[in-house]
Amino acid sequence: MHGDDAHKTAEGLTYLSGFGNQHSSEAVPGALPQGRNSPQRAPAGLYAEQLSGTAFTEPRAQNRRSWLYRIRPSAAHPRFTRTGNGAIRTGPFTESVPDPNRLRWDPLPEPPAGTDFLAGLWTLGGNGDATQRTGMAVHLYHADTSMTDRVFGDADGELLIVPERGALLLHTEFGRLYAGPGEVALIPRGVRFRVELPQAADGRPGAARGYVCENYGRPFELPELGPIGANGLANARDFRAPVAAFEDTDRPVRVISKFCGNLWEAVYDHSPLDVVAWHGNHLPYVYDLRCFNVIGTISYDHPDPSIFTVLTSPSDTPGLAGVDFVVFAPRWLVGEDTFRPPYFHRNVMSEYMGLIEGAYDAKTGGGFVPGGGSLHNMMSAHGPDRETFERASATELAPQKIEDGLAFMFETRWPLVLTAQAAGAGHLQRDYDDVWQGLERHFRNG
Ligand SMILES: O=C(O)Cc1cc(O)ccc1O
Ligand SMILES: [Fe+2]
Repeated sequence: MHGDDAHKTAEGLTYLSGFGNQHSSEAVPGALPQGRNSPQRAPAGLYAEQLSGTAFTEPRAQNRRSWLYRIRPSAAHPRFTRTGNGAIRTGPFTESVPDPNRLRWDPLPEPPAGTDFLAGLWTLGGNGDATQRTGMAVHLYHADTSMTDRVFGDADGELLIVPERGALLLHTEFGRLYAGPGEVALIPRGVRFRVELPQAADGRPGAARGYVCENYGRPFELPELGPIGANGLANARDFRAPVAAFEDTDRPVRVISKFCGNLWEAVYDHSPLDVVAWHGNHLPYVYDLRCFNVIGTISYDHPDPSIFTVLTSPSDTPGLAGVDFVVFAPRWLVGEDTFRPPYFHRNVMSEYMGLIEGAYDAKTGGGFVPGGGSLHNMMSAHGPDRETFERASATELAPQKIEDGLAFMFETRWPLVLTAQAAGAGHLQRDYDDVWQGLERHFRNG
């Protein structure tokens, strides 16, 4: 049972609509206690448990917590022991020196057969310190296998998952979410989940590839709208939370927890995805980037991309984000007497960019491809490549629709430091600087 705002999608999943809401859901009628969180005996013989995403005392506007009513309490587990970290790394990042160069990568190579989402997570770099709950990491993933009887939870931060190829069916403690390319999924800190790869049309398990922003800092929230008004950018109602769905399995399940940079594993005698009812606001979501309400100039000049912010993780300094998630979605360009693509710039923030589909309007010459990525660290000089500059400087300025691209940016206040595997990767493009070669001198002095 759930509220009137629940709706069903093409994948047959039911969702609750709205970001930051106090949602509630029960997979079995009557399983959710009414009027209190901790009745002496919870309904249906369930255990009551609180999961907090912020300190108890954080301001109401930021406070996140949920109450879970489950078959067994999370506490019923054996000892965790260290397991291999695979290609996952965590801040503080010390494997390389911060690099002021412009960097770009091709997509990850295909994964070895039998790679699931967790095994296929590969860290590119990051900043901050997970133990201090500051900073972020950029990961890529590639997978060809579902996680079965294997569940993951990240104590170090929330995970913003950006599929680029193939859909993910996320079985979370709160229920199921489906996220295909063009959609993003947000898994809050500590929430356990496993990733299934839905079958492709030919009946084979789909291959999946994409990006992950692991945010060690304050949970992502919607940006303020200021003079934009009460509506626009990512509208809260387009975020979808799951309805309760539980696994009632009494066979061994490997539960892997990322804690202060290391993976720890315990074999449970049941599935920890056994939550029958819940309520609260520390919740996973899925959001379709095609719902983004794009705002731009209707007069002149190229506005700063902060107007494309989907979600922001504020830091202690107002207006200075630990990390912003920014999307470059299809939109009209109409600026008069304007160089319309991204301008040349040096930014105090550091920018990791990825491409979900099509092309990006700052790069004409190939090289920035779906599944690949670029890093322009603090103050590195970048912007349109030579071909883009020449074309956009000469083109006739009729209204133009950018339709064939979906790019995004993780923009952070701290420089990103690469992992050794990213700094030495075979898929790192050694010739990226060349895209800015041949920009002619046009200066006329008088
Ligand atoms: O570098 C980039 O392509 C991202 C970006 C886009 C834009 O429109 C303005 C500034 C900026 O950093
Ligand atoms: Fe930039």
